[in-house]
Amino acid sequence: MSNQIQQCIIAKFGGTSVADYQAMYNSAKIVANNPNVKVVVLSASAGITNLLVALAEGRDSEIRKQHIAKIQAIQYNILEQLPENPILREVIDQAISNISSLSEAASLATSPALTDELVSYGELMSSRLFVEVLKQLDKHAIWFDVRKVMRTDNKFGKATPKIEEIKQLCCAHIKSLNIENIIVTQGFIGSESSGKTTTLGRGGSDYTAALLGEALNATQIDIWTDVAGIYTTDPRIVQNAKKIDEITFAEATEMATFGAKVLHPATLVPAVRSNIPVFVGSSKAPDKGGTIVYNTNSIRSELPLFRAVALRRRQTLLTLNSLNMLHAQGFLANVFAILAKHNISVDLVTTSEVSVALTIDTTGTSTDGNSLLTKPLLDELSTLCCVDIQEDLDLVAIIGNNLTTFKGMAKKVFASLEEYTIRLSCFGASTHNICFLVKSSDSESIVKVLHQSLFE
Ligand SMILES: Nc1ncnc2c1ncn2[C@@H]1O[C@H](COP(=O)(O)OP(=O)(O)O)[C@@H](O)[C@H]1O
Ligand SMILES: N[C@@H](CC(=O)OP(=O)(O)O)C(=O)O
Repeated sequence: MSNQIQQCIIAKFGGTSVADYQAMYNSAKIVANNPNVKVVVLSASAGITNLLVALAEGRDSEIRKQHIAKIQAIQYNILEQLPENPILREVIDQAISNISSLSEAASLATSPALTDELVSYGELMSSRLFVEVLKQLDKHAIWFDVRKVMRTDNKFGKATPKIEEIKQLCCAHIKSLNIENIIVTQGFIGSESSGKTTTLGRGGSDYTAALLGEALNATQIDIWTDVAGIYTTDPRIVQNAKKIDEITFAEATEMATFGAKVLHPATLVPAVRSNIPVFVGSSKAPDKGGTIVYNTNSIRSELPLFRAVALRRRQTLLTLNSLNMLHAQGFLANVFAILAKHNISVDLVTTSEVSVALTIDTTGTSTDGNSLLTKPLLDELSTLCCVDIQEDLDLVAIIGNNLTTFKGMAKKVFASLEEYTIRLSCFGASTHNICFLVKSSDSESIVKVLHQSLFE
């Protein structure tokens, strides 16, 4: 790829867009119809990562057999609708055989590195199959192992990309490739300096697309999924949710951070840094249009006060209580140092005289989603204070613009929530959001009530 290219689009297709042959075919048609798409980033076929994560947690031989049979069936269904290709069949069979050996190893002893190695096969297989679907459409496509360029640290399960190294490696390995070929590669996976496979955390393929977009000076990053853009709330929860045609980076970042799964929270970081517009659309219905995310200056319409309602499930609330906090200095610094040491990022914080409550992000590549809240972390915190953990909570966030300058906020928002218990609320740190921590059993109805009051 040379620097003379005027248009370079990175197109990412999520799990549902490569779930089966028809979904892959729809996605491949989008690529084939747009000569500006130079790099395709793929997730694993829907359902496969969950099966692989379960295998990585160590399962007995009967369950392993069942899971592997399911994985094989999903991939064979696609393979068998392609023209007979013994080499591709061998590649898939080899991947299944590796999954089987790694799962057996995981049943003896699990490890984060082994988990990442195992789950990487989802993306490795879907990308192999997709190359052949593109070839069926007479497109020249080459398979590229993203681990050659997606350099990360060694925090297996949620590795941090090394931006400068990725740029250099992309220059060396991708920019030199023949631009006539569409490069098909994997989202979500990377490698640390000694070559071991890492992952960027669940849903991380969007992030891969943005990182490659930044490294390759892309003109746009297209995220193709199962909804026709970003909506005023999750359309699976509120059927009346409205599509947003254009949205600023700041608003979309808030939405992603507070749970709008349509974008991985880190996706917009490279896009903002390098000012690359991000498009979100449906691979099943590309003619329905989508949402374009870009900087505030590009937005044609006026920014609304209320933009969206987001829901982030399975939150953990830590309440730390200690008389040592009273008129003392450094207590919070110590707490945050311990959390940082254990790779925990803190989302919301409220404090009182002797206690601090915080919600923490514990997601990594695991099925329970709480793998980062470990005993060593809790033991260390307990040396400073009493630790109370509360689960079964969700975070509901109202996203908007200049919210802190709006006079009637309390009445407008709290009046519609009078039926519900609110465990914690946060407002004021950002002009873009107001957040509530609520019981998981109430969260969907709270989203519905808020959406109705603010958008319907
Ligand atoms: N505000 C929102 N707008 C659109 N979709 C949303 C929103 N909030 C949550 N979602 C959910 O995000 C899903 C798409 O994300 P995801 O399942 O990760 O897709 P993919 O597998 O394509 O990456 C949608 O099906 C939808 O339920
Ligand atoms: N396959 C990975 C990465 C990913 O981004 O998937 P999706 O695009 O389907 O959310 C996961 O399930 O986490």
